[in-house]
Amino acid sequence: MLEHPLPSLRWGIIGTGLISSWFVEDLILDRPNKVANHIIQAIGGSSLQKAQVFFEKYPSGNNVSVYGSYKELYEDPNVDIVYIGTPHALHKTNCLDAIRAGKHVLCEKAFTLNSAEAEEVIAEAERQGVFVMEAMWTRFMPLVEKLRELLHQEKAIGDIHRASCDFSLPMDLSSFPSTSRLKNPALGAGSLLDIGIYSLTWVILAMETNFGHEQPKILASQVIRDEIDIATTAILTYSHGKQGVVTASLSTTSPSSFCRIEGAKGFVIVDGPAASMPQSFTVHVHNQEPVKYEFKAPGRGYYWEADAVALDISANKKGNSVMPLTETIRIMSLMDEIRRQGGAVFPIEETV
Ligand SMILES: NC(=O)C1=CN([C@@H]2O[C@H](COP(=O)(O)OP(=O)(O)OC[C@H]3O[C@@H](n4cnc5c(N)ncnc54)[C@H](OP(=O)(O)O)[C@@H]3O)[C@@H](O)[C@H]2O)C=CC1
Ligand SMILES: O=C1OC[C@@H](O)[C@H](O)[C@H]1O
Repeated sequence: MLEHPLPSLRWGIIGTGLISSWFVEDLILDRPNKVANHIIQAIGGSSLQKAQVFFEKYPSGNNVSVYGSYKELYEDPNVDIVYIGTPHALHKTNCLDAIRAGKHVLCEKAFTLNSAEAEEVIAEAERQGVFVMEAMWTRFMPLVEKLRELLHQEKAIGDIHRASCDFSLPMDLSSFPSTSRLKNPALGAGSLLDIGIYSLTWVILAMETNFGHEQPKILASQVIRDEIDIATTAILTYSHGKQGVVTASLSTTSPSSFCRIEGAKGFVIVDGPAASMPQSFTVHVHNQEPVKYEFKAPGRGYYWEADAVALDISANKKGNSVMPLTETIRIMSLMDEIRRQGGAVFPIEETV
C-alpha cells in the first residue's frame, strides 16, 4: 500500500526574540511519530544583522532565507505561513500585512490588543481566504486533551463548580529598559495579556464543555503601576453558581500547583513550572486513591500547535477547532471587560 507523505509547511518567522527562538528550536527537533514536516524557510528581523544573529544562534537548515525586513519575508513565494513572534501591539499590523501578502498566519498570544483588532484581522483573513490562528500553544498539549476528556466526557469529578488558576511571574520592571515589551504600555505590556491570558484559558478549559456556550459575568480588579496592570484578578460567574477565579501578577510567584478544579465528586490539581507549561495533573475523587497523570515530551511542546496548523492547512481549513477564531475573539472580549473594570488601557485605545 502507498503511504501518504506527511504534510509539509514552510515557515517564515518574524521577530527575533525569545519566543521565536523557542518555536524554531521545537520545530527542528527530531521527534518520533511526526505527523507533519516543518521547514524553517525564512527568518525576518527588523534588521539584517538581528536576523543573521538569530539564524546563526538557532541554525535551522541550509536553505533558510534571512531578511532584514518583515516585508521581504511576506513577499517570499517559498513561505507558506508566517509565524508572528513580536510584541502584542504589533500583532494586528503584522497579521494584516502577512495576510494581505496571501500568507497563512500563526500569531502569538495575546492575538491582538483587544477584540476589535482581533475581529479586523480575522475578517481580513476570511477575505483573503487564508488560515489564521492564535498561538495559544498550551491548548494543544496532550495533557489538556486528556484533562478535558476526564472532566467533560467522563465526568471524573462530577459537575464542576469552581476552577482557579494563577500565573504569577515576578519581574523587576524597574531594571528593564523602557523599550521592553514587558514594561512599555505602547507595546501591550501588562499582566493580563502576557500571563493572565493563560489563567483565563485554564478556567475556560476547566469550566466550559463547549467554548462560549455560555458567556460568564465578570468581576475584575487590577493594580495599575506606571501605566500597566501589574496584577489582575477576575471572577467569572456562570449560571447555577459556578465560578472561575483568574489571577496573574508580576510581583509574586505562582505555586507549582497552579490550577485547582473542583467538582461535586472531587477535585483536580494541575502542576508544572508555569500555567503555560503544565506537566502533570492529579485527580482526587472522594474516598478513592488519587490518580496522577504525567506527561513527558521532548523540547518545550510548541510543535503540537504547529502540527495542528499543518494538518488544518493541508485539509484546506481556514481555522482550528482547538483554538477557534470565535474563541480568540471571545477571549479578547473577556480581557477587554477585565481591563474596562480593572483600568488597564493601551495608549492606542486612548486616541480612538
Ligand atoms: N507561547 C509562549 O510560550 C510565549 C509567548 N510569548 C509571546 O510572544 C510574543 C513576543 O514575546 P517575546 O519573544 O518574549 O518578546 P521579545 O521582546 O523577546 O521579542 C520580540 C521581538 O519582536 C521584534 N520587535 C519588533 N518590533 C519591536 C519593538 N518595537 N519592540 C520590541 N521588539 C520588537 C524584535 O525582533 P526583530 O527586531 O528582530 O524583529 C524582538 O526581538 C508576545 O506576544 C508574547 O506574549 C512570549 C513568551 C512565551
Ligand atoms: O507566554 C508567556 O509565557 C511565559 C512567560 O515567560 C512570558 O512572559 C509569556 O509571554
